[in-house]
Amino acid sequence: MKTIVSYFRYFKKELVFGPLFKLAEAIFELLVPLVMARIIDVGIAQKDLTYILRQGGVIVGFALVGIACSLTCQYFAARCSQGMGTELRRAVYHQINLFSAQQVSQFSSSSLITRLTNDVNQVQQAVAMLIRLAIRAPFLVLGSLTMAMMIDRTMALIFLAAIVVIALVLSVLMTCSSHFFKAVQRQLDRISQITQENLEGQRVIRAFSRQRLETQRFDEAAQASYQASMRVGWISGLFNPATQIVINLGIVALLYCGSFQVNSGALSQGNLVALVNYMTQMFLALVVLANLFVIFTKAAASASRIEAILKTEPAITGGITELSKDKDAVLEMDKVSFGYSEGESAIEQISFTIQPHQTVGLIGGTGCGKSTIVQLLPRLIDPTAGEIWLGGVPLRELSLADLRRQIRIVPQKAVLFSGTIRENLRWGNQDADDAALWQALTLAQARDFVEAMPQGLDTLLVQGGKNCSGGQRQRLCIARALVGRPSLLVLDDSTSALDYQTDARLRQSLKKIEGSPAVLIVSQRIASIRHADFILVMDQGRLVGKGTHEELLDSCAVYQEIVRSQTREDQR
Ligand SMILES: Nc1ncnc2c1ncn2[C@@H]1O[C@H](COP(=O)(O)OP(=O)(O)OP(=O)(O)O)[C@@H](O)[C@H]1O
Repeated sequence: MKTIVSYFRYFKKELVFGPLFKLAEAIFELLVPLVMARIIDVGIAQKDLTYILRQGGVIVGFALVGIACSLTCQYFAARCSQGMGTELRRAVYHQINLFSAQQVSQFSSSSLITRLTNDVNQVQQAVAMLIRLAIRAPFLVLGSLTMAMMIDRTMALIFLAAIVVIALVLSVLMTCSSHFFKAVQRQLDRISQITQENLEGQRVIRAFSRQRLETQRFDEAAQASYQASMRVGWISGLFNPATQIVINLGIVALLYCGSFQVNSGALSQGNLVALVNYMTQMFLALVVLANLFVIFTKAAASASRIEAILKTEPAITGGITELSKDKDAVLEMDKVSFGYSEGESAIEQISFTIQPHQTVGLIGGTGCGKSTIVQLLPRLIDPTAGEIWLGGVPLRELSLADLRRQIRIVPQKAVLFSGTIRENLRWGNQDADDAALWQALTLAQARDFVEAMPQGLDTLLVQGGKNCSGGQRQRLCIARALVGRPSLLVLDDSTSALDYQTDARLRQSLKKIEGSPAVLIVSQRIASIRHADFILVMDQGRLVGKGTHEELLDSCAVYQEIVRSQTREDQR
């Protein structure tokens, strides 16, 4: 909670003035029963209409000032809660962006979304309530008690007894409910995970006629969420009736004992009415307090989930070194190993060097560790052993921005964002002009189809670039990477949707770029890598071959097998 509480420092003014205005409103509210008592004991008893009207005017005056105070408090509460919500959302989003790929999957992306939306909303609501009611409600309870003591100490004992009983009831209910709130949040995570998977995989779901089964999976999650919420609802629902019973019993006791006091002349009728009013005020304040407990318990569960994000140190932080822009950088991997979980390794002892302008192929069966190597290069993950160097500097010492400008990866799955083609391409370099964008499109074999679009670079891409074909998306992603003029371009199986001719033209054009980048082509297709300066062959996380196509045909059994299997495929 410490981290979240520290955000209050931005809203000191609101936190002081908001509750102060609410307190002023509560004071005026507490004075009303006293005026009422005088109306009864003086105005009505002496049949003095002028007195009654004058005191009535005082009550109206109190009410108007109370409304003004309440509105001012609302203003401060809204400023503080909305402001806190915005600051928290910004901080959580910023922190998520610093997480490594592994940290994102540890939290799960759906849980991160729920924390960023629902959990922040819960905390935001609790902050508003804190300013509006957290001081007012206990003040009204204590104020009613004090006023009751001022009127009649014996009768005030009934107030005390009611407070003690209600506090006991509340603490029992709170203890029971707190762990159910956490269950509700977990169920929400599950629902958003299923929703996210379904929205992303819509086409596959339809292609496999899984709609009914997926709807069933969603229904089950929704049902579990319903049951968890019902359990919480059950307990929350008991709060109000439980307090109501105690207070009503208190009023009965007050009227019963009060009637004897009035008869004996120890208590005036007006004061008895004032006591009943104070008891009702205390009742309303206690109901508010009970609801506040529910809101704060929910918010505490949400706050701990947000805090978990804010407190997680990003696994990958950059250094400060920047490489000279006009120097060609050599990439060197030295005995690098990596495991996604402890004790297991996805790749082991990988060593190779890529010289400037070289084209290198990386091939191997599925799951042999190719994408793992790719992710290590721009430091989406860090090696568990060994070191990677760029331009003679260990990657950990390079600034992340510089490293990721030098090494551009085009991932297996072509990811584009909603916006124009120009906006997407400028991810590679914010300052690139249209000529640079068209040059990158030409090299990526994407010029023709972008030119054919009526709005060219201004063509709007929908979410994920779904209004382009798979091959078009891949080429736009390659163009985006080229716009930044990287030292090393990594194509992670990112030409799989291209036909052989386009793929070949792309490789040739990459060679022709002035000061061409080194290119690492990761592919399952021999045709895509056979002309590389050298080829790395992976098998079960190990590097089992390194050489040109011809050298590997002579010396590497795994490579020979890959070539044989693809030749057989082609002949079929
Ligand atoms: N996020 C992850 N969490 C846990 N294990 C993973 C993760 N990503 C990959 N692995 C495992 O690491 C190993 C190497 O995976 P990697 O994706 O690097 O292989 P690949 O050669 O790129 O496969 P493909 O050609 O099928 O894409 C595999 O055994 C895989 O199951």
